[in-house]
Amino acid sequence: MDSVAHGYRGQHRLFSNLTAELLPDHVYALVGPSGSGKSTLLSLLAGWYPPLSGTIAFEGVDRVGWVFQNPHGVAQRSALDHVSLPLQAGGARRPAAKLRALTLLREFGLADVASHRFSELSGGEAQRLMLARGIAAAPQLLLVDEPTAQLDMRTAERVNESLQALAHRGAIVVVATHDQNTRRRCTDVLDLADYA
Ligand SMILES: Nc1ncnc2c1ncn2[C@@H]1O[C@H](COP(=O)(O)OP(=O)(O)OP(=O)(O)O)[C@@H](O)[C@H]1O
Repeated sequence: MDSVAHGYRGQHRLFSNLTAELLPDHVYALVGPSGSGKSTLLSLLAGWYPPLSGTIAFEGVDRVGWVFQNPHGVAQRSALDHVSLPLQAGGARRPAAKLRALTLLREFGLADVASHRFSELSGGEAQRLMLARGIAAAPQLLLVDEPTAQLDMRTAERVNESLQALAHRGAIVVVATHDQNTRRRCTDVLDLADYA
């Protein structure tokens, strides 16, 4: 990111002069007060729209994944399918994909609801499922918005560990968060208050 600035039409700039290099094997905590533009910056990194000024360039990143606050799943499909399908899309055979998916679901405390339909999951379960799916897709860049907001401490800790594990496999992970524990678990902090 080089001299990136953004703001919405008719509003002041949310942030400007944002220059940073994001590296594989790192988990970045994207922090800043409510409304400072964390979700906006994630959208820019996802390539959904260009920044008002400055440039965002990627090297060696073909697969970008994102897990945003409102979980969108397929109502009739099982939790297990949501995680095993991206694994199969990545080349795994069905039985292997299911086994790996089950392991991921267990990591996220979702083993008991593996066969439940997406429409039957609670808000917190659906959010964790989207994270498990995001990780299963093995993106090189994963963008996550408030992953631990609705979770108890133990589950939040598991989520943080899974994000670290993905980074250790060579991914760049960016996590917008207000959670101090999550922030402490990240390798780096990007504070939008520094670019207001
Ligand atoms: N599509 C949009 N059009 C116009 N204004 C927007 C749009 N999206 C966000 N905003 C405004 O931009 C500001 C930053 O929003 P954003 O969601 O990026 O902040 P945030 O730091 O993620 O906030 P929070 O911590 O509360 O989730 C807010 O004032 C918001 O109302």
